[in-house]
Amino acid sequence: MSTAVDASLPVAEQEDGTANMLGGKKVAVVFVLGGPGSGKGTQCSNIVEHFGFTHLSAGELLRSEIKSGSENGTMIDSIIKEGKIVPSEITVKLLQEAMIKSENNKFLIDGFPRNQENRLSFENVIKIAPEFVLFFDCSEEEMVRRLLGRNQGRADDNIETIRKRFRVFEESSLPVVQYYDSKGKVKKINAAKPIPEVFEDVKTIFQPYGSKAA
Ligand SMILES: Nc1ncnc2c1ncn2[C@@H]1O[C@H](COP(=O)(O)OP(=O)(O)O)[C@@H](O)[C@H]1O
Ligand SMILES: Nc1ccn([C@@H]2O[C@H](COP(=O)(O)OP(=O)(O)O)[C@@H](O)[C@H]2O)c(=O)n1
Ligand SMILES: [Mg+2]
Repeated sequence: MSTAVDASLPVAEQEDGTANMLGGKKVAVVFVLGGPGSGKGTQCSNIVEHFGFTHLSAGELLRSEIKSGSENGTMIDSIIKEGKIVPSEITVKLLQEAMIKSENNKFLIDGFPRNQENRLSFENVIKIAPEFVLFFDCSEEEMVRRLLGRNQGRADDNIETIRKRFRVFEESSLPVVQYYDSKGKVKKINAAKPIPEVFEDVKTIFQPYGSKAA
């Protein structure tokens, strides 16, 4: 689906004041973070539909890499089954390729950065500062309920791996949210509400990005 590049896009600048450029185009990136089952993918689909962003789920890109039978696939598969985090150079390369290949310049990067290594790798390799970080806040018991009902046939949606993923989220991912919060970049959403109500709050945040290009 081609979306005209929105040249009037409000785009964050690097700490050194340089604009966010990638593959010769100005890009706007929003990181979408939250625990497993907090509703990141669900809300990203709504944002795509209403605001014309392209949704890049780091997890989906990794699962496609497994399916492709690439040499990294086996390693990625075992890491995902352990609920751990794949080496950043793999994930960042997949994200960079997807953004350059896309005709869009507004990206929702879902489930990334999941640890400090992810964040630093993105900053050093892709050199783009996020507009902001959308953080979906939800209790573990609610997230467990949702994951066990997700029925997407995912190898990591079983209670043992879910518990491991929550530990990784607490130990490695939440500190990334706290890092961005210390820079005033986090927009926190109560994700425990029903899907439409959560999206009402999300819409308010995305208004400045205009509705989907006609
Ligand atoms: N606000 C919500 N209330 C109830 N169920 C939800 C809500 N948001 C998402 N879900 C469901 O919970 C599961 C996990 O949602 P998903 O968007 O895949 O979360 P994440 O990408 O954060 O893991 C899916 O089955 C989805 O339909
Ligand atoms: N930045 C990322 C994102 C996901 N992943 C791996 O992919 C798995 C699934 O990520 P996901 O975002 O699809 O999971 P959900 O939060 O949607 O349940 C994670 O548990 C990690 O094992 C990763 O290693 N690094
Ligand atoms: Mg997801």
